[in-house]
Amino acid sequence: MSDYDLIIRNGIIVTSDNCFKGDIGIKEGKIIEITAQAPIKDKAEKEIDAVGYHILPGLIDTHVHLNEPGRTEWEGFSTGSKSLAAGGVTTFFDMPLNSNPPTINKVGFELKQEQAHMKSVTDYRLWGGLVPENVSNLEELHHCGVIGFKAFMSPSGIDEFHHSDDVTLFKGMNEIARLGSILAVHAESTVITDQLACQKQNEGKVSAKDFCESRPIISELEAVRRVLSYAEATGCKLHIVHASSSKVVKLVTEAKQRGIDVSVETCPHYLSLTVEDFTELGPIAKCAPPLRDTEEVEFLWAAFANGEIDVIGSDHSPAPPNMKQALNGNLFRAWGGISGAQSTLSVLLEEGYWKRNIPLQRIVQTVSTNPAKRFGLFPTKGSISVGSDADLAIIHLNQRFTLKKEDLFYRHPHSPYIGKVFRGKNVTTIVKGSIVFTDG
Ligand SMILES: NC(=O)NC(NC(N)=O)C(=O)[O-]
Ligand SMILES: [Zn+2]
Ligand SMILES: [Zn+2]
Repeated sequence: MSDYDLIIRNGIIVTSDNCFKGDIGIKEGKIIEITAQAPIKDKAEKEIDAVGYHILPGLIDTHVHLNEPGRTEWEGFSTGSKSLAAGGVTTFFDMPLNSNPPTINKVGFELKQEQAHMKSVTDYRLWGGLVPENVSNLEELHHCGVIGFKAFMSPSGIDEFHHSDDVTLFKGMNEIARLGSILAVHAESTVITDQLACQKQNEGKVSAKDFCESRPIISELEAVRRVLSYAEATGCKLHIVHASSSKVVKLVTEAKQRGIDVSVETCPHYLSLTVEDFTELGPIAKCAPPLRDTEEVEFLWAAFANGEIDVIGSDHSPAPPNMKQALNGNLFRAWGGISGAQSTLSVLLEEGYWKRNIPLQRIVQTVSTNPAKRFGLFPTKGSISVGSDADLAIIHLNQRFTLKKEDLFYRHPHSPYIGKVFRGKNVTTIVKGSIVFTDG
């Protein structure tokens, strides 16, 4: 009997602060040995020859909407998790909406947990929601084991998940601080976006550009400033999701310097697509906050390079194709949400590593180590070290490929990235020592 279930040999092991050639020995789902100088002497049942491949800690996608139960025709744990696995993700955090019921109390949590447990091919955690109706349910959700809470400051697009008015936000944050948990916030100002959207549509201005102009950066800045003040007043840990602009990131950096416990996420689409792409691609590239211009994309990369962006989440928010259409060319009336579950690493490698010289370690920090640290999973997750879960993504850094519709594992295989050429492909994904994806 071998001491190992699996040995991965001669790969280039990339962690948040290191890069070296070595072997990884795995037993019962855990990493039990890492050697850099000499090979592991023992043999295992199963061995992977990783010469020429890079081995990353599996990605932790902090932001996906898999919509089960209740909107399984949009997505589901089976298709969604397979697609994440194909992209090198080994753990995802599912948002409390657009499932129905949403995860806003114990009953909703348990219904979702049951489905996720049965169907997910990767590890996962569930977000709980904060809505005006459920401040008194936050404690039971916390005891269910939610990874944190999520609130919207502007309408979510889903009837059963109301956005939080300021009083709800403040009360909820007091409670979340008491529980020692964390609040993730979709921060756009309802006042600003509602007024501008009304104005635009009344004037018949309904193009992609008009939609983007109806949700300007200032509306994110206003909401972020407000919720930062509440974090300061309540002591609640805060996480700003899907910042579309480096100006939002700067606000967070300044708040950190003042001692506020806050982190910030952005998404691959804000680092790779622009208003012009949205105009060309149509509703497939519609999201909120919306895509920005080329200059903003570059500023966001500068913030990424600096280490000011804590976390990358895909914000995979899928919908059936008929909802990703603009009736009469009205872009205000298509579903807002980009399907990107499978493309996070591809975008970061192509646009970051290859085009902008971003070190692999920085990428590993934002997709794996920082999320694990921020949400209390480190070092079990987010690291390649003895004792940590054997959650790994084996990638072929030089492999060039064109993304095709047939490559996508999620339910409705549309994506703004179809037809794009990427360098760097995830070829094998391992979750707790089991291979859950191999290319081909
Ligand atoms: N209900 C949603 O899934 N909304 C999502 N939609 C986007 N981002 O366009 C989100 O994260 O806000
Ligand atoms: Zn959002
Ligand atoms: Zn989202």
